[in-house]
Amino acid sequence: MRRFPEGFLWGCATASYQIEGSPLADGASPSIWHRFSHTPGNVQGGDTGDVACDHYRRWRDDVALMRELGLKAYRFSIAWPRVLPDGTGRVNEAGVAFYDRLVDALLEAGIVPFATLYHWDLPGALQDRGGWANRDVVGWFTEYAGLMFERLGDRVQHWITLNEPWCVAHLGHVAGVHAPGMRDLWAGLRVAHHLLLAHGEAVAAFRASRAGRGRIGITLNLAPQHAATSSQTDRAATDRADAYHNRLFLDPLFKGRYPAVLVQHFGEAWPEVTDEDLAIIRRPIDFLGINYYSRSVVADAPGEGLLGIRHVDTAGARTAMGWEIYPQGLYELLVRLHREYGPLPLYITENGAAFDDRLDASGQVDDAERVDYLHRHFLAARRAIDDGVRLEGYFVWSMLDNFEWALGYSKRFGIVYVDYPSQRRIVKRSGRWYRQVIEANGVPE
Ligand SMILES: CO[C@H](O)c1c[n+]2c([nH]1)[C@H](O)[C@@H](O)[C@H](O)[C@H]2CO
Repeated sequence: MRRFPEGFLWGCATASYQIEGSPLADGASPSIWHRFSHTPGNVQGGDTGDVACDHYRRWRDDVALMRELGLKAYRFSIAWPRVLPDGTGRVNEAGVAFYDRLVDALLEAGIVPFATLYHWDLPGALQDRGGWANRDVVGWFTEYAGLMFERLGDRVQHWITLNEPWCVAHLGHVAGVHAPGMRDLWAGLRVAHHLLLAHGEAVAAFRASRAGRGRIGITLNLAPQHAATSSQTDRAATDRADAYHNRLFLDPLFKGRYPAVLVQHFGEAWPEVTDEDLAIIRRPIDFLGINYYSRSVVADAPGEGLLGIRHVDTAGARTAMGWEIYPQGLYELLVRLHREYGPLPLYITENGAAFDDRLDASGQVDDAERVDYLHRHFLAARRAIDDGVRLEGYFVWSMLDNFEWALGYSKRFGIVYVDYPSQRRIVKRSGRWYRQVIEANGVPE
């Protein structure tokens, strides 16, 4: 049995737009994902978050389920449009009350709440004013963050400013496959910078707030980039990929500068960055959240795409998302972060897998593949701890099957199956297995 440190926080993660449903209930306003999913052609099957897992109404039963699973912690996100329908100014008390009740129920169940301020559901009213591409968003986000610190900071001790700024900037503003569906490199690079500025100002607001006794961090999606061959051109291509996918956020946050290779590569598209901006961005944080799913293998491809690279297929087994199952990449990433950007406390704020889960004749889900996936990744994390990494918690993505963005409900990541027509929750084999891991605080070798 490989035991984890005493007090290791085993949890699950979700996000507001992916599980709550009721997007316009009790005074909430439309988010950019409400608009995006209701725009035909954007989401597979025309799916939307209108119902999702109906968590906005079933939250009490879902917290009871978390307790049954033995979770030590639960990472959720707050829907900005519920609490500030116009994005700024007028507070919607009914929206705040939902998160008040949720936090109280979690504490009552002995579950540590981790609150993510932004998991992609920007108020549509702010998109109408330019959204993340408008530098004014820094003040809007700081106002929103300050309100949540004020209202929940007496009970929530762990705060994540942003979930995956890379996805917000690239998928939402360069590739256009996520809300708000823009395809504009100039905008995307400014969005990345404004996200980091907003993060930095929220950190200052946190330190000054009643929540300040707690911990604040940010969650980044990070993936090791491996060169397809040892050729100089493939190594240079891999450096560009690593800079864009990983260092674009890591370097300003922890080293106070953007990767020179990107500034050079993007040339005139690169935004104006001042020393004052960099000082705001690199304000010290208390932990780094890491969302890990797989690695990339990179080859030079002159003139192809944004970076002149292409991703090379590998022989390894894959999940239903087509992502290579590569647990050693988690070990490699954790050790790199510790050595190059640390040493600071780390949490795996997302790791998990989609597989083609089906109910069997007895109405159960025997997701042995997910058990194996998690087992191998837990062991990789444990190896990193052996090497000195200050890993303090692990949040499996996800507790429930849920709305998988542009793929709608076609992908199931949960350790609990959601039968959407009936909204029944059915704990999968992986959920029962995870409960044993948490109880033992460890996994078999
Ligand atoms: C390469 O995967 C990304 O890091 C990533 C994967 N995921 C995410 N980011 C998001 O944070 C979640 O909302 C997704 O539901 C989840 C599963 O797709």
